Amino acid sequence: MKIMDSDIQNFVLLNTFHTRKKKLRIIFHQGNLVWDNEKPPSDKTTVPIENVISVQQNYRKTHPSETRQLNPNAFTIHYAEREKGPKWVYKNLVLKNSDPLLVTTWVKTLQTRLKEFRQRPKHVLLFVNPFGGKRNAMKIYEKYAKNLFRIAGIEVTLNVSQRKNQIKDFVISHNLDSFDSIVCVGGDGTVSELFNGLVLRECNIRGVDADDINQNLPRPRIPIGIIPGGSTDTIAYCIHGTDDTTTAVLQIIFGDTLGLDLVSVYDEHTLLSLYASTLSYGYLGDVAYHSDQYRWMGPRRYEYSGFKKLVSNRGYYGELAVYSENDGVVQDIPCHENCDKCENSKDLKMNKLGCKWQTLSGKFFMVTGANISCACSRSPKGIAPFSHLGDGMVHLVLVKHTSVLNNVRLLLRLSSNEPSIEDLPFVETLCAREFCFRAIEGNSKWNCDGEVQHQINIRAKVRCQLLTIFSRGRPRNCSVDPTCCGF
Ligand SMILES: Nc1ncnc2c1ncn2[C@@H]1O[C@H](COP(=O)(O)OP(=O)(O)OP(=O)(O)O)[C@@H](O)[C@H]1O
Repeated sequence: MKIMDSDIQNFVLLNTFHTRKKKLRIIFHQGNLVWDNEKPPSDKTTVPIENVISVQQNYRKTHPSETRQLNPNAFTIHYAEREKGPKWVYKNLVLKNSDPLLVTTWVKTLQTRLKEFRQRPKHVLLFVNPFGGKRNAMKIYEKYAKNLFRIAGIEVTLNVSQRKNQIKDFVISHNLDSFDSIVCVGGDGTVSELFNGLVLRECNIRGVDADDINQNLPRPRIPIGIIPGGSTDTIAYCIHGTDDTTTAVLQIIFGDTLGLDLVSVYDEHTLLSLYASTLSYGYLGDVAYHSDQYRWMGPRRYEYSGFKKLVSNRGYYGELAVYSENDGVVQDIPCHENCDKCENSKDLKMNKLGCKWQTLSGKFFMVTGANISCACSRSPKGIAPFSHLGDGMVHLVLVKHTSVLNNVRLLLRLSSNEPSIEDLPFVETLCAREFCFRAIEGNSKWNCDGEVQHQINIRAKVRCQLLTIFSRGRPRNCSVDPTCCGF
């Protein structure tokens, strides 16, 4: 007899097991595991099969010198649950029954269902940057990721970076055929090394001239996972809605992906870099440049340099050309999981959008091209709260040169939960698919995903959903209390 998909969906398992503390009736039906809770508030726990990490038969307790033996009467369901807001937690449920056949039926049925998630990673190349953040990326991996990857049955090949740009060089030049995913533990600079390398690698393979702004850049075939281990971890935060490490690890294990825009930045002749979060000139450029000398301070260096640059309140004359449709007007729609705007942007044809160039100039405190909201634990809304992960646009946030007091207002807004900075009279935000900047007077540097970019006159172009990232996205209505002042 042929078994149809609908038969599998409607298949019901309903049995009583013993847990560590009590008897428990558990049902598996239509892709959901449901069991009675031990404690209120709710009387039932429901776990969709897509939140199950693995199902494993238990081992008998033996002396370490003896060979391990399977316990035919017990198995464990390893699963994840979303807590309040964006955070996910790992949980497990040990179930025992005196009938070994019943245990085998449950284990086999659930394992068969899990095999249907073919997108889940099996062979991961994992880079650790021991230099970023609090210099504890290796500890983060050991403490939060290693065991969960083992439970999920993921084989990990570890590579600890020895120098700046080693991750980038590695992915450009090595054969990656034996890996189905790449993960990094580090901050935004580490993620940036990884995707810059991956895109250049793909250009080399397909014979695309990456320096030509008019070329379509090819999408790397391999998805990437980001485990935050840097100072600000903006990219990880914007993707998952939190910089919680376990959440990031679980998103990789689930294997669901979303498309992230990248922005390619050029001087007159060459591709300088691709970025995923911000390209910022003026205040944030100066902070990136200055704070790098105080790396020994760890994340505190941003507060120290930020304060110094804030009171010095320099202004920078510059000229911008902005390429966009609808005069670059920003729509107040935030980006969430299953975002319609990002979904509908995947196959947009640029030539059908009716984009036009507009120019503007002035004296700025800061000019920022935000590819994502740039939210982080210090700035829960970010500089561009309505910038999307995959809509093919950057939000250009132009902060005019004004008084120190106004700069303080700006930073206080950025570091609080509400309201956003957009209604401040000296702030203007525009959507753009491409933009050019030319300095007129008072040169600064660019801060490109936290790294200093010395070339001042640049052209930038958004590449819609060029990168595939492991994440189910940020949940709706998640707000987090800021940990400290904005910068
Ligand atoms: N072994 C290494 N030694 C020195 N630098 C490294 C090494 N590996 C990577 N790097 C570089 O370290 C820099 C900082 O890393 P990263 O951006 O991950 O941390 P961070 O700056 O503390 O975090 P964030 O960017 O989130 O604020 C990056 O420029 C990266 O290229």
